[in-house]
Amino acid sequence: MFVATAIVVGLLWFFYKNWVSTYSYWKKRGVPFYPAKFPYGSDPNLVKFKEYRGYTVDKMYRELAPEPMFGIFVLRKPMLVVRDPEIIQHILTKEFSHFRDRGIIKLSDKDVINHHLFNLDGERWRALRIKLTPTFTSGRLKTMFPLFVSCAESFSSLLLSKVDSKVDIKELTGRFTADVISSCAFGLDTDVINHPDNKLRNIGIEGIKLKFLMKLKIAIIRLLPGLSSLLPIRFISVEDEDYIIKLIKNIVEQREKNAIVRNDFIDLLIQLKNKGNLGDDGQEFEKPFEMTMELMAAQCFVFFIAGFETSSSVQSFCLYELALHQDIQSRLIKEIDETIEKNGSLTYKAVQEMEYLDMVISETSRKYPTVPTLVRQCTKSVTLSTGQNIEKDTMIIIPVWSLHHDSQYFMDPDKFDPERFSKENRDSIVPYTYLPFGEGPRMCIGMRFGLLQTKVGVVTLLRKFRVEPCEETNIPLVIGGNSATTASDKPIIIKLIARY
Ligand code: HEM
Repeated sequence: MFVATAIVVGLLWFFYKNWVSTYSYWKKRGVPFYPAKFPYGSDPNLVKFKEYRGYTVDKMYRELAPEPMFGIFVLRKPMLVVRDPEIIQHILTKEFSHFRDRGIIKLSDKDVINHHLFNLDGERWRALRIKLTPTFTSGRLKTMFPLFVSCAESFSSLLLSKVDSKVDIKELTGRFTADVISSCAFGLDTDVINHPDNKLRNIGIEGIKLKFLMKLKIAIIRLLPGLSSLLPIRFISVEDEDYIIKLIKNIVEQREKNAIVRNDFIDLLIQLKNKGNLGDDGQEFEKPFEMTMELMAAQCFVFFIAGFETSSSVQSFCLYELALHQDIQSRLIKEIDETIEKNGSLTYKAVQEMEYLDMVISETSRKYPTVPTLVRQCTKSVTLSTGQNIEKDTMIIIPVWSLHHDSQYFMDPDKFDPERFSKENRDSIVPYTYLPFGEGPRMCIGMRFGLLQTKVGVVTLLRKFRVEPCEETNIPLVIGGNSATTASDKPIIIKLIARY
C-alpha cells in the first residue's frame, strides 16, 4: 500500500514538475512576462473561455505597459503578446514568410470540414489563398449587387412587420446576412429572412459556439499535438458535416449537368476541381493537392460562417450605437436619403459614395472588433530589424481589442466617435493599431464583401426606420466569453420606429 501510494505521489510530483517546467521559458529568454500558476497558466479565462478573450488579454496588456511585447502561458504553453505596432507590422506583413501560419489546431484527416482557409497552414493554405482570392473582387461584387438588393427588399418587408416592436437586432441582421451569403456565394435561395429555422444557418450558429468539450480538446491538442487524430475537433456534428458535403455535391452536380455558370464562389471551386491538382500551373507549390468534394465543402463552410456571423455582428453593434446616439443616426439618415435620391435607387455606386456611413462602420469595427486577437505562428526563427529575436514555433497573439481601446492610439476609446475616421483624421491613425480585418497576406479574404453587406443592411433599415433604446437595452453592453467572435453576452434589444 505504502509503495503504491509512493508511486502515485511520485508520478503526480513528476507530472507537476514537468507541467510547470515551461513557466521559466520567458524568464530564461529575458522577455517580460505575465506569471503563471498551475495548472491554467497566466489566466484561467484563457482556457475556460468564461470571460471574453479581449478583456482577459487587455488586463495583461495594461499591466505590462509599455513593454513592446510580453510572454504569457496558456496552460503550460508559452505565447508571445505583441503590443508594439511596428513589431506587429513586421509580423503581419514585412516578415510574413516567417509568420505565415496560425497553427491554431493541428488538423487530422478525420475532421474534413476543418480543412478550410482559416485553419490550413503552409503550402496548402498558400495554394488555396491564391486560387480563392478572386472570389470577391470589386468587379464581382458589382455583378452580385442585384442579389444584395433582392435580399434587402425581403429584409425591409420583415422589418415592416416589426414596427414599434422591441427586436433582437442581431437575430434579424443574421437572417439577412445568411441569405446574402447563401445567394451570392452558393446560388442558394435560403429565404432565412422568412424561415429563420434554416438548417444551414443553425449549423453556422453552432459552428462558432465554444462548447465545453471542444475547449477541452483544443487545450489537450495544444499540449499534445500528436493526439489530434484521436481527438478530432468537431465544430459541428458528423451529421451536419455530411449534410454540408451532400448539399455542395448536389449544387456541383446540378451545375455541371445543366451547364449553369453563375460566376460565383462555387463556380470558382468547380473550376479548381476540374483542373485537377492545385499548384500544377507553374506556381511553385511543394506538394500539389487535389480539390476534393470534402475540401470544397470545407471552403464553403468557412465562407458561410465567416460570411454571415461577422457582418451581422458589426451591423447589430452599429445599430445599438446609433440607438444611443440619435445625433449620429440623424446625420447618417440624411446622407442615406440624399445619396439614394441622387442615384435614383440603392446602387453599388450609391453605397460607395456614402462617406459618413463608412466612418460609422469603421468606428463600430474599432469599438467592437469581430475578432479580439489575431494569431500567428513563427515558422522560421527570425531576428526582426527592430531587434527582437523570435524563435520557431512561438505562438504570437496580436491584441486587436486592446489596441482599439488604447487611449494612446484612440483618445477616449469608449466613446463612439465616427469622426476618428473622417478624411482629415483617418491619416493620423498609427499604422497597425486598427486591425478589424487583420493585415498582410493572411488578412480577411472577404473584407470587401463583408463591408458591403454590412452597409447594405444598415442602409436598408435606416431608409424606413429609426432605432431607439428601450428598457431592455443593455447599457453598457458586455461582451460574452462563449463565442469565438465578439458578441454581446445578452441579446441586443432595441426598438424599431417607422420614419414615415
Ligand atoms: C464584417 C465582416 C468581417 C470581419 C470583421 C472579418 C474579420 C476577419 C479577421 C479579423 C480575420 C483574420 C485576419 C488575420 O488573421 O489577419 C478574417 C479571416 C478570414 N475571413 Fe473574414 N471577416 C469578415 C467577413 C468575411 C466574409 C464575408 C468572408 C467570406 C465570405 C470571410 C472569410 C474569411 C476567411 C476565409 C478568413 C481566413 C483567411 C486566411 O487565413 O487566409 N470574412 N476575417
